[in-house]
Amino acid sequence: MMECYILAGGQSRRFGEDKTLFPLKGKPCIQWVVEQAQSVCDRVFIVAKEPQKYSFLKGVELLKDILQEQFALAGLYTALSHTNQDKVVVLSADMPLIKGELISLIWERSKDKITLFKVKGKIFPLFGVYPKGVKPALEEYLKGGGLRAMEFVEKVGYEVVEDVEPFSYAFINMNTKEDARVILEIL
Ligand SMILES: Nc1nc2c(ncn2[C@@H]2O[C@H](COP(=O)(O)OP(=O)(O)OP(=O)(O)O)[C@@H](O)[C@H]2O)c(=O)[nH]1
Repeated sequence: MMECYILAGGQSRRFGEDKTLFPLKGKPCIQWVVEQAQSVCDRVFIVAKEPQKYSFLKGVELLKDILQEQFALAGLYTALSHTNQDKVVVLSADMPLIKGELISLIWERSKDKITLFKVKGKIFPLFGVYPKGVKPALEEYLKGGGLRAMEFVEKVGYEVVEDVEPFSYAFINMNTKEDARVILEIL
């Protein structure tokens, strides 16, 4: 069973308004991500602080974050607490160019470690496969005051998938309005 958890509980401070709902060619950003996830995953969950905001999305299951604090690892914590599977796909809601083929690729390549994409030297900690077994390490990291996804995966260890052609364009996080402009040129 391939479960995908889409993280959508952030503050969009750099974007200035809720980026997950920002319309791109007539569709909210998160819907682009959901449709790609649905093309290859058995179950798709939206993990958010206010899940009811996403009730317009069809065929997804809405989950409320367990933790109050707002940072992406809080979403990962909800995902790993919810699942009964050995591993899950985790996806950021702000990557509207993502492709189902990439989700399938990283799923097939993943074994028992965190598996992430490395594109042009950069690791993407919020698009990957996370084993349920890393939950205790995540709890310990959060208890110690840790907040950063990249720092967490560095601590625990991860495998990388690097052969992303022809989809290297798909790895843009929409953090700013300028990112949205670039994304709109590609979509
Ligand atoms: N479920 C969940 N997702 C989160 C949380 N914080 C961030 N995310 C999501 O994680 C992804 C990457 O986070 P950021 O780029 O930091 O997003 P953000 O916090 O909305 O944006 P900034 O305020 O500009 O940093 C986005 O899809 C966010 O919606 C959280 O507390 N819970």
